[in-house]
Amino acid sequence: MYAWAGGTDAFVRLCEAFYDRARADDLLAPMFAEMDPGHARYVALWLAEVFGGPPVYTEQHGGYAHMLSLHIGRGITEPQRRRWLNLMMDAADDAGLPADPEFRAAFVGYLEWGTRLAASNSQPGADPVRRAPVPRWGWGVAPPYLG
Ligand code: HEM
Repeated sequence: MYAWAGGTDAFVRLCEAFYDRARADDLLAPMFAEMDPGHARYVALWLAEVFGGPPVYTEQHGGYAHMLSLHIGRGITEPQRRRWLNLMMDAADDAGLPADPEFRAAFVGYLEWGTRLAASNSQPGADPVRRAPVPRWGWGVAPPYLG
């Protein structure tokens, strides 16, 4: 899926488009007001790794444990989670990610899974798994039909 999407550059375009939208969003802007200027790129490297790209987030940006630490205690609400997901799908269009049924189905599958975990791990008193590899997501049941 990493190669199908267009590699790291495609995920960087995606995340830049996402944060352009998030910074102007009533529910999300307050959460991202203090973010590190490199944030869009770091999330892009995470997503690139998840979808089969090189393990740059794991090797250079603290991997799963660092990602988790930035969600803990934030108390992400269901409306915020859903908005995050909606803006990421809008950003996929903005950034020209592949729009074929197979890619978008697998892509949204990961985002549904990941946003629900992020929201649940961010609740007060949550006790998430502290150490784990970056997940690796694939095409699932409907890979591209290549004849
Ligand atoms: C599939 C779902 C998600 C993924 C893959 C993801 C990924 C990440 C990653 C990799 C980071 C750390 C970036 C770094 O190394 O600096 C991060 C931070 C963060 N995430 Fe998420 N996230 C997800 C869902 C969410 C949701 C649903 C919210 C809130 C609605 C959220 C809010 C944040 C915030 C506020 C930070 C810290 C930003 C900063 O101040 O630097 N995330 N996320």
